[in-house]
Amino acid sequence: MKIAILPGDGIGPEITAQAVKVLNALGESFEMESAEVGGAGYAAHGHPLPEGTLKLAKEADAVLFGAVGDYKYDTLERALRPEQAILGLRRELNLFANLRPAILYPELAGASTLKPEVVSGLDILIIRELTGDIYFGKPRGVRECPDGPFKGQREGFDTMRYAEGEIRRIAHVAFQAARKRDKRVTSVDKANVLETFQFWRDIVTDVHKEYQDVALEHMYVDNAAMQLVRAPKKFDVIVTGNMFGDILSDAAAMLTGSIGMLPSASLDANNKGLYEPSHGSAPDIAGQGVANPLATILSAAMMLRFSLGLTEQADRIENAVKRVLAQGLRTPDIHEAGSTKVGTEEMGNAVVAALA
Ligand SMILES: NC(=O)C1=CN([C@@H]2O[C@H](COP(=O)(O)OP(=O)(O)OC[C@H]3O[C@@H](n4cnc5c(N)ncnc54)[C@H](O)[C@@H]3O)[C@@H](O)[C@H]2O)C=CC1
Ligand SMILES: CC(C)CC(=O)C(=O)O
Ligand SMILES: [Mg+2]
Repeated sequence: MKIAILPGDGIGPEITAQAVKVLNALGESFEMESAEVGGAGYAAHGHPLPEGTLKLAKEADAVLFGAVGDYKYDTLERALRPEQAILGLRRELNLFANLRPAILYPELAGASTLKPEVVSGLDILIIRELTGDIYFGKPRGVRECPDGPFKGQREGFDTMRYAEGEIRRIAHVAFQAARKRDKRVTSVDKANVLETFQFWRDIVTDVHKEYQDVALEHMYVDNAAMQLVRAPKKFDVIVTGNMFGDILSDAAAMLTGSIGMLPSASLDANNKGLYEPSHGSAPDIAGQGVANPLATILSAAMMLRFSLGLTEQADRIENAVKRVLAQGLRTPDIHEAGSTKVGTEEMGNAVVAALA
């Protein structure tokens, strides 16, 4: 089984190294090959998604991705910015379904900024459509404003759009996932304002006819943001578009104690996938050896489960993470009084040691 390892920028290489260490400790014979991506790809090959990196990602059975982005590249023309690498991979590999499970490990109830009684027992699944919406819609750019009070001035514009088939396939993913859980789906939209999301609501409602054993509710995104911090445990599966899912999943991350705890799987129609933490490259802490590697390690576990069919090995990793948390080991982002503060590498080593 071949795994493409794309560490990227900022904390990407530090956290990916820990996940690779854990994978190597499982006793399987994975073939792993690394390549530059993001700012590292631009620095080495003049492009954030070099041809060789894309080829490797396409050939591999699964991709383990760190993170991309660095403020020093923010003034590059957009096509050359590091973030284009992850957007390009999602598009090129047709990774339309992004699964972000927000689970609160009981030991971290005190690490969340929310009261323990609000978050304890939290287990929700955010399903974010990943290859459509305003992140990919065209036309986009800066042009002369054609009308209105600012006519003649420059204006920035993007295009929000969803094709029926795009909505249908992500809705199927959500209903099928709900069937394996508590059988409840909340579809999050902005149907009261946006044509795109009234259409989204209509199509999700239509797909639901095939899943009458699953309860469906619709919720506007502003309310969903509020409910996520008011009563997050009321959710089971949340399905939403690319941009709303991006924003809501960062908010949900804090319910789990830290964004350093939130893994993700980005899947195509055949469960081939790219696995990455839900956070970015965290340039503010890069190189300090303090980043939490658990979201990346848990993403590697999702890779074993969803793309490589190694369910028992995935369980081993997830159980090892539970053990290190029970041992009281904490990176600074989840540290609280009474726990033992460790760095990125120590945390990775502890997970390896805890593999049963
Ligand atoms: N998939 C990707 O590669 C993503 C890339 N980005 C890029 O990352 C760069 C930084 O973006 P930000 O908005 O600052 O988001 P970010 O997620 O990188 O960081 C936000 C905050 O969370 C902290 N944080 C993130 N991951 C952490 C971890 N594992 N352990 C401890 N603390 C952690 C950071 O230190 C920072 O204070 C930008 O260039 C952005 O475009 C952002 C999100 C996703
Ligand atoms: C480049 C961004 C779209 C990445 C991001 O924020 C995410 O996938 O969560
Ligand atoms: Mg994001």
